[in-house]
Amino acid sequence: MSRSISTAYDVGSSTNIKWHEGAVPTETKEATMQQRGVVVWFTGLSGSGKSTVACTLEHALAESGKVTTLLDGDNIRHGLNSNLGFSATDRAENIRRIGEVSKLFADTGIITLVSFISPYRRDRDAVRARVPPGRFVEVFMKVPISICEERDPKGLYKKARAGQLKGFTGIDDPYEEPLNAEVVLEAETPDGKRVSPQDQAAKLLEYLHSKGFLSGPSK
Ligand SMILES: Nc1ncnc2c1ncn2[C@@H]1O[C@H](COP(=O)(O)OS(=O)(=O)O)[C@@H](OP(=O)(O)O)[C@H]1O
Ligand SMILES: Nc1ncnc2c1ncn2[C@@H]1O[C@H](COP(=O)(O)OP(=O)(O)O)[C@@H](O)[C@H]1O
Repeated sequence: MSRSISTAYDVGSSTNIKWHEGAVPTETKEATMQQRGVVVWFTGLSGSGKSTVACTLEHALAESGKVTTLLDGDNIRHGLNSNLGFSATDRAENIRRIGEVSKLFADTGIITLVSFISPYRRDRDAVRARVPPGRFVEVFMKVPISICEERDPKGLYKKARAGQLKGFTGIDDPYEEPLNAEVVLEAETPDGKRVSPQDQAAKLLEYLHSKGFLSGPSK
């Protein structure tokens, strides 16, 4: 029986340390919760709907008795990552740390929803590589910047356009679209109808169901 869904590890600059296997295997926890640990990674521009859809999905999962957690960029930057800014180096460290945290949650069998702009492909792919195969679900919020800017709930695009906020993603800082996201959520249908956050969350719920994350491990 597998002891843990995590096998790869990196000791970085630490020395004289040893990995201890958890006493209770991931599968036991998953059987108790009747679900499977997964990292559902939302990426997209500010205003693309990451937090809204992640939150809607989390409520839907809770209603069906699933154990979840939601890690959101704005919130995490108030605490764990409050020492990081928005340079490429700081964004990479932001994503690396939160990737590690999300891996720990998924390793406990928890459905882990992660909502960060995560603009660099390399940083997202590095998290994917740390999570066991099939347990990383990249969700690309494929929303044109024109719609994000029209929404602008925090007024940040306005500030960035006015030159009061430098290095804003999509304006004067890069966003690298995923090439092979497991799920792509668009704001409009091909015939121009707006898609609600509820519909977007429902699509994701269906995906998680189809991949077996909403039932316990097979015996
Ligand atoms: N320069 C710049 N660029 C992009 N975003 C900025 C910036 N400064 C502040 N903000 C606010 O920070 C939120 C994004 O934080 P993240 O941790 O998700 O960013 S990243 O993944 O490290 O790129 C983002 O929140 P969301 O709108 O929820 O995406 C913004 O509110
Ligand atoms: N599918 C949608 N249709 C219409 N408006 C949406 C949709 N998803 C999110 N929004 C709205 O867009 C704004 C930005 O959403 P938010 O979830 O904060 O984006 P992000 O976390 O990517 O910055 C919010 O005002 C939210 O209500």
